[in-house]
Amino acid sequence: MTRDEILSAPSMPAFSPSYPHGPYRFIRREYLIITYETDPDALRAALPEPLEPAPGNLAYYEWMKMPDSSGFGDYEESGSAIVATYNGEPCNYSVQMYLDDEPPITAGREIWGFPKKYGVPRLKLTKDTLTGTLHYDDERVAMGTMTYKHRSLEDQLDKVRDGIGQLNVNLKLIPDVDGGVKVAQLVGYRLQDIRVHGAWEGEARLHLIPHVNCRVADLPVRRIVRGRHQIVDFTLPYGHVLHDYLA
Ligand SMILES: CC(=O)CC(=O)O
Repeated sequence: MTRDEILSAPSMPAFSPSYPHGPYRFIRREYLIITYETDPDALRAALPEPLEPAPGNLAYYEWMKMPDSSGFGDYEESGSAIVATYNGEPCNYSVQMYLDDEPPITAGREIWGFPKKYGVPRLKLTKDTLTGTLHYDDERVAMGTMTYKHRSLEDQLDKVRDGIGQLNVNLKLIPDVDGGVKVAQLVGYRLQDIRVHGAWEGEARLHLIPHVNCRVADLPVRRIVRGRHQIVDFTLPYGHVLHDYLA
């Protein structure tokens, strides 16, 4: 393998890359998002400086089903995020994500610093209930339920699209070969070329079970604010560094 071949490999193993170069297009990505009020101390403990909590101590727990994702295939994902601000700008900070497909776990961690671990999420419609579950090491640690298509947001799709396009932030941590810290950054990205196929709101419930290696319940549910179901296409572009902890 030549130097040029090595430097143009999209990912490891260079001989059989895990994921291709981007950009990455997602078609008909389906979400169940349950926004809730959580404990202010727990929220502060999960949120890295210089991000600040947005008013209301809001977090959300989400399930995502991705049937057609360029480079990554067909997979599902689940995890929690905090509604925050960066220098006064509203953003979503991703706390933890669980999925069962190796390329998006690896690419997500290596490129954007998504906080991804292996877990088994499922999002499905069971009779009249949109139902999300997450299993970690064979134990069910999360269940979310939402009424199905009770309130359409058909007349607000522009607002839904603008919300999806806002700033998202991850904490990227990569160790050096000597075990020290090589990369410690807040990484920002904004989804592009967003098309909303449909969006609905409705009643929702969320049950999170404490587990030491899958800490979804460490942002406890105090009050459910809303359930949102949406189906969208978008492109996930590369990110940019918002804050470098080593600078
Ligand atoms: C590849 C990614 O990190 C995107 C996702 O799985 O949401």
